[in-house]
Amino acid sequence: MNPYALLETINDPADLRNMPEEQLGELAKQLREYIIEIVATKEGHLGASLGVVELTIALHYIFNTPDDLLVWDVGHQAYGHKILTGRREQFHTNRQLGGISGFPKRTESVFDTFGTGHSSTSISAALGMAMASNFKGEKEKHHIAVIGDASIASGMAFEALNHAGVSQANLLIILNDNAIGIDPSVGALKEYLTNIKVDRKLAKNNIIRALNFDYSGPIDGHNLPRLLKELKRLQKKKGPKFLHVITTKGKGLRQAEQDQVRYHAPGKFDKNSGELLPKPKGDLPPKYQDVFGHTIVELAEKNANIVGITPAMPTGSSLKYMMEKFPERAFDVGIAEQHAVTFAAGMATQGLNVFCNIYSTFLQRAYDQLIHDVALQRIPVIFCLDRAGLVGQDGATHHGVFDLAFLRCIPNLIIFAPRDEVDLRNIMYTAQLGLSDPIAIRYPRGRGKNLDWKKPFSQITIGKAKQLSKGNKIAVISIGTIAENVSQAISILSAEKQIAHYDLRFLAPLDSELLHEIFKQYQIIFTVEDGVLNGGMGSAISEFTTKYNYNYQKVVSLGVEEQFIEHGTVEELQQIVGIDPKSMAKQFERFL
Ligand SMILES: Cc1ncc(C[n+]2csc(CCOP(=O)(O)OP(=O)(O)O)c2C)c(N)n1
Ligand SMILES: CC(=O)[C@@H](O)[C@H](O)COP(=O)(O)O
Ligand SMILES: [Mg+2]
Repeated sequence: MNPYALLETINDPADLRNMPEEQLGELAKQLREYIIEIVATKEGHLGASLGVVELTIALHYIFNTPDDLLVWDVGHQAYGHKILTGRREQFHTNRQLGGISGFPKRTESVFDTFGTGHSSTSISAALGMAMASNFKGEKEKHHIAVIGDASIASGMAFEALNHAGVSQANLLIILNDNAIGIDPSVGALKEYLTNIKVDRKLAKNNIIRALNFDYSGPIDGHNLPRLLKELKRLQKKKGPKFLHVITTKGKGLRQAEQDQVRYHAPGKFDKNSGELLPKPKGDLPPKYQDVFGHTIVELAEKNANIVGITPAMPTGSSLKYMMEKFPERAFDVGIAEQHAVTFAAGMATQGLNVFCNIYSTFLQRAYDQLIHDVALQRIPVIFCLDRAGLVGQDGATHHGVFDLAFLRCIPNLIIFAPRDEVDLRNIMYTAQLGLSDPIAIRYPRGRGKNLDWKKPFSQITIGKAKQLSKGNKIAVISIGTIAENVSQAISILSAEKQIAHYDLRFLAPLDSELLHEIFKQYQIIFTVEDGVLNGGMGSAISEFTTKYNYNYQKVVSLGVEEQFIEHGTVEELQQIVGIDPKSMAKQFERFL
């Protein structure tokens, strides 16, 4: 028997709306199983989508999507939405090269009204749409933002609530409260939401009502009849409305419900048993995040001034190790990158050695704080920027490819990219000894290459580059872990004697002395980075040539040209960008 017989009758939410209410329970079951079956082998975000299966069906059933506009915050929970809105057959390509995106994407479907990936944007976007509808006289249109309990605690969401509460916008905010983000939710708002659930009388006079919203809930988000009834009621109401829905992350898969952190994005698992597939046997080099996580603990054991900060990514950044060992010295501040940076600055003014760990892509949120609150005042915060460079399947919203470019123009900021695990350890060691300026240390997602990485610490000289190998024809300058691809390219060509390889290490301050040596010795200079070329390391070297009149040298820069890179494996994306070993070898060969 076809387990997806009912699901397969739906190619558009219009089909769904023709279905009798009694069949929706069976549809929810099939949709859940379909998500589990595909994610088990293709990987991706699991728990969040499983938790909103009933909500997704109810929303498309009651509202007239895509005319009514539905915005999913973060968008990692939108798999059910994708499947019900014409992408069931493509869903097996989710997050694969050339396949559909793991997040809502406007170019992919009219049902994806707003592209997401970074959190806490949905209320602003839906409010903008609602105000636009008012301008256009489209009074009947509904605008719905679905936002999680961790995402609503972010500053941007608060700003939007504050604005929406005094608007005439026909806006429905649905708080999908499962009491967890990737890691357990934190903060006073989270405590308040928990209290509301325990003592429903508190819901009567609550913070959301105080902001002028028509508040209802909390209601059980897995109870379809209850959801449908409430959405029908809200459909008739005008103005800003707020529905508080309680759900279970991972609903329907025992392991995903029990270990919600692991099953947020579990990797491959057995679709029948739910068990994670065994890891490959044998020792593997460490993940960079774990080099950070274990090293900060090691340093903190000796230096009582060290504190650590993460905005909502204790597991992803591995700051969780410090949170376990020194709970009073490690802070998860929630999805609050702006606050994290200024909070770090405040602590550092008081003489603490503050490690502020933020994914490169999420630091984009805190650019002004970095400039105004940190660099301008020369406050020596130690930023550890994880997931720098191409991150793979999360795609365009998450690649950390802009950091070198957006950091380089900030005065007083030291910028370092470790070439390997040992470099990362040593720069962390160096930074906590005390610097007079802030430092940004950027390193990639995934594993390094050394099993033997826990070497004794040694101090790194700020602003000094390193020659990795000698050669007589061309020079290649790389920064960060992409050096490994350069080394492989040189071996592919057996050009060890012809290609000199330098690791720039510091994008700021630049090692001008070594650069002068390079420019005096070579006419062809390649630069290689896993970031955007506009403004990045290649730009820095080109500016150097102009500044010092190196007119006879040719600089060829490899990196991300002017485009957003989509999703795929890191290796596939490196090939597209031309920074994989083979593509680089071809480029170098032209000049040998
Ligand atoms: C600006 C930003 N910071 C951090 C993240 C990483 N992140 C993705 S999902 C998530 C947790 C979201 O939790 P919640 O809003 O409660 O949704 P749930 O996963 O529970 O459905 C976090 C921290 C992000 N996507 N965007
Ligand atoms: C949706 C989101 O932003 C996170 O779940 C992100 O996908 C985590 O990325 P890592 O898997 O690199 O930790
Ligand atoms: Mg949540």
